[in-house]
Order: sequence, then C-alpha cells, then structure tokens
Amino acid sequence: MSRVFSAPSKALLAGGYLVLDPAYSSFVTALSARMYAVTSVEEANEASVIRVESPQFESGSWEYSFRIDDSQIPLVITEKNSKRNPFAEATVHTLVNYVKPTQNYRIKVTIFSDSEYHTQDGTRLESSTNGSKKFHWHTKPIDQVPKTGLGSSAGLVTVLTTALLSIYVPNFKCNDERSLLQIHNVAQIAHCIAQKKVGSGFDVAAATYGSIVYRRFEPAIITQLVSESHLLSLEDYHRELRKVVLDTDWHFVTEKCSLPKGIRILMGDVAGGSETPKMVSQVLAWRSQKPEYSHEVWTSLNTANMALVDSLQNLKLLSESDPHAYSELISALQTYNVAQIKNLASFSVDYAARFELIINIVHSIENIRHWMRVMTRESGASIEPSEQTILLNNCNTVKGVLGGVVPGAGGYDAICLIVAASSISSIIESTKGSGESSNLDLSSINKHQFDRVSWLDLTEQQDGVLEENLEDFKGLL
Ligand SMILES: Nc1ncnc2c1ncn2[C@@H]1O[C@H](COP(=O)(O)OP(=O)(O)OP(=O)(O)O)[C@@H](O)[C@H]1O
Ligand SMILES: C[C@@](O)(CCOP(=O)(O)O)CC(=O)O
Repeated sequence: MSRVFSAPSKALLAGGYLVLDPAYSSFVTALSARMYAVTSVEEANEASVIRVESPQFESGSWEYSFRIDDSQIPLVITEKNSKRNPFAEATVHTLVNYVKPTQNYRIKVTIFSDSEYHTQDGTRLESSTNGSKKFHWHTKPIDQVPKTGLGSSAGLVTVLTTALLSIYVPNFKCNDERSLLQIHNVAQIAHCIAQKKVGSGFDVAAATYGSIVYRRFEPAIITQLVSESHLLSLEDYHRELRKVVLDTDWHFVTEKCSLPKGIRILMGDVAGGSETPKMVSQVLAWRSQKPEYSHEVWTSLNTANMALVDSLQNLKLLSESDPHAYSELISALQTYNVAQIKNLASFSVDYAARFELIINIVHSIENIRHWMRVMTRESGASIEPSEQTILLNNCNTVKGVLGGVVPGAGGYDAICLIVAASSISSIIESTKGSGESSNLDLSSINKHQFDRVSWLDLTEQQDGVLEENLEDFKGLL
C-alpha cells in the first residue's frame, strides 16, 4: 500500500549559536513549506532495492541495493547515479542497518518539495490531478539549484526516514511518541553522517516535532556511534543503533511552542548569502578566547530569547482565558508601530497593563537584537550586519510590526518579522514601493528602504511529520 508523509521547513527565531551548547534552549518555528515522500512497495526475491526519486530535479534518481542474507559485513549500498546524494544515502544506510530487514522489497520513495525551499528561476509548475498540490520542476540537478535556507536536507532526511519506517515497522503511525522518537533519532544520526559533522540538530528536531523550544542532544552519543561503526559487524552495528535510538537518553528537549492566534511571522528573503560554518567558527573562537565576557553575553542573550518565548506563551494563555480582551488587543496592533507600542506604557497605567504582553514581546526582540549585535561586534562574524540592522529598524516603523530578527545564524540571507496577522497585506503593500493606499500612513516610510527584501509566502505551520492524503499526489507520480 502506498502512503505519503511530510515534514516541515524551519526558522530559528531565537537561539542561533547558543543552541550548539546543550546548556541553552532555542525557539524554532515550523513553516508551511513542506517536504513530502510517497512510498511504493512490492515484495522481491533476490535482493532489496530502494530507489529514491526526486523528479523536480534533473537526474534526481538514486538507487541503493543490499542483500538481507549477508550477515558478515555491514549492508552494502550501491548507487546507480553518477552524482551521489549524501543525505539520501546516509538515510537509507542508517535506516536499513537500524531495521535489519528480514524480507526483500523493491521500494520506491518519491520526494516532492514545496517551492519555497529553492529559488524558482527557470522552473515549470506541475499540478496533481485534483489540483491540491503544485510543485516547481527545475532544469538542474539538486546540488546546483540555490537554496533559501529552510532546511531542505533536514526535511529530506526526516521524511525519508519516516517513509522507510512506515514500510519496515508493522502498523506504523507517524505521530505516536515512540514513532516520533525513532524518526528523530534515526534522522539525526543520518543527517550528521551525511554532513560529516554533529550540528545542533534543531532543523531535524523541527522537521520531526514541528514548532518547539529545543535543547540539543548530547553530541557524544552520535560521535561515538559514528567513530566505531566501521569496526563493527552488521549484527553489532545493528545492535548499537537499536541501543542508541531506543534505549539511550539523548537528553534533548522538545517543548511544543507556537505563535498565538493573530500573530504571524513574515519571512523576507534578502539578496545576499552567508557562510554559516565560517560564522560558527568565528563565534566559537571568540567564545573560547574570551570565556568570561562571552559567558555574560550568552547569559544575557539567553535571557532575552527565553523572555520572547515566555511572552508569546503568556499571550497564548490570554487568548484562551479571555478571548474577547485578546481579540481587542490583537486588532489594536494594526494601528501601532514598534516605537508607538513602546510609548503606550507612558500613556496611562491602564494602557501599560493592557499592552503589557505586547510590550514584553517588543522589548525581548530588541534585547535579542542588542546581544546579537554585541556578538557581531565581538566575534567579527556578520550575524546582524549593519545593512540588516537598518532594514530591521525600517521594518519597525511599519504599523503592525512587533519586531524582527535575523533568523538562524543570521547574516545576509533573510529577516524574520513578528507581526499582527491582520496587518500582513498592509505591511507587504507599504514595503514594496508600489504606491498609495487609502488607510495607510506612509508619509514617514521611504519605500526604497525595503528594496533588498522580498517577502516569502510562508506562514508558521506548527505540525511536525504528518501523514498526507495519497489522492493529493495523483498525476504527479
Ligand atoms: N528535494 C530534494 N530531493 C533530493 N535531495 C534533496 C532535496 N532537498 C535537499 N536534498 C539533499 O540535501 C542537500 C542540501 O543539503 P545542504 O546541507 O547543502 O543544505 P541545507 O543546509 O539543508 O540547506 P537549506 O537550509 O538552505 O535548505 C542536497 O544537495 C541533496 O543532497
Ligand atoms: C548557528 C546555528 O546555531 C544555527 C544555524 O541556523 P541556519 O542554518 O542559519 O538556519 C548552527 C546550528 O545550530 O547548527
């Protein structure tokens, strides 16, 4: 039986760099762009074959085969594509060793990825028969199509792990606790093997669990497994993998956390690009050169990050406890920009109390940015470079904006605003330089200030892995 699964993309709103250290938490939101995997399975006699197809990309087909009766050596994966896909390969290899199949199958997993993961230059659009899914077809191989920073490799590894588990694990449901833990742990191992390094894993965690406050796993768990794997027989590697995936406490934390109703994020793509690994090494080098000062910065930034999480959670509680007051509060936001919100506290005690939760959000975003700029200045890494500072400050002048940050590692890739949902279209309109709008006060906004940013059609969608409807993919397979 064919099944379809999906996993979301991500934006790390708070906790870049800090999340590399298991002592600190981060806040990562899952986004509406998703990666899908459609399975097709038949029984086979001689050998097992797993083909991963990614039809949106030129030469997007990778085939792996292995023999289940070979008990002496780790399973051998043979690829039939001259261009390898390290992420698909590591996922298949890890999963097959984890499961150690007892039956041969011919498996095909077809991958589809939503448009926002990659630039769409020179693409053609294909729709499913019922029109509910539309994907862009590229003319180049996957590794030559520019990415947008949404975590495509984490999406691929997570959804492929889920798809393969659904074939090998009887009665597999993707959303119970045990399945999610298996998906997460296997995907983290495979992602680290493919990347040849152990990262913080926030992207795989968000692809699995959705929007979360995330604290990373203990890296030694994976480094130890990987460093020993080539010395082990199939049987021993399989046993080690089972032990690490199912019986080891990874000490990672994933607490559900999403934006309150009426609040949205607005992601802006900024013409530019950044080298994350270089920035990470600059930041870590500064941290080890100046342990005391950097500890102060880490602590202050962490306080600001957690204040943002707390104020969003408190707002969510208000939306549940007093929906009427909440909706009045949220609808008032479209009439204020950041400076005006901060000013509200000085109007009267009543205003200060009414807008307290919103003022807290605004202040925590400002504090996050302050400490990110200190990190920028001290480490030499362009985390919030001056161009982004100017752009974010300009965004703060637009009504309905509560603030914005450079997500993830920062740099010149993107900005992410937290805004009132009801203001989205007016924010887009007032920043695209297109001209008049009757109900907007644009007098103070020079629209050329926003020339570098193009707003992306993305919203928070808090779910992690999901099972999708096969009907929605008919006509694309
Ligand atoms: N749709 C897809 N089909 C097949 N392989 C994919 C797909 N998307 C991503 N991949 C794999 O992931 C690789 C990209 O991973 P890389 O680590 O370079 O980017 P990333 O850090 O995930 O990037 P970004 O966060 O910008 O999406 C591709 O070269 C390919 O191996
Ligand atoms: C700098 C870092 O903390 C975040 C990188 O985030 P992004 O890839 O820029 O979304 C690195 C990591 O967590 O692996």
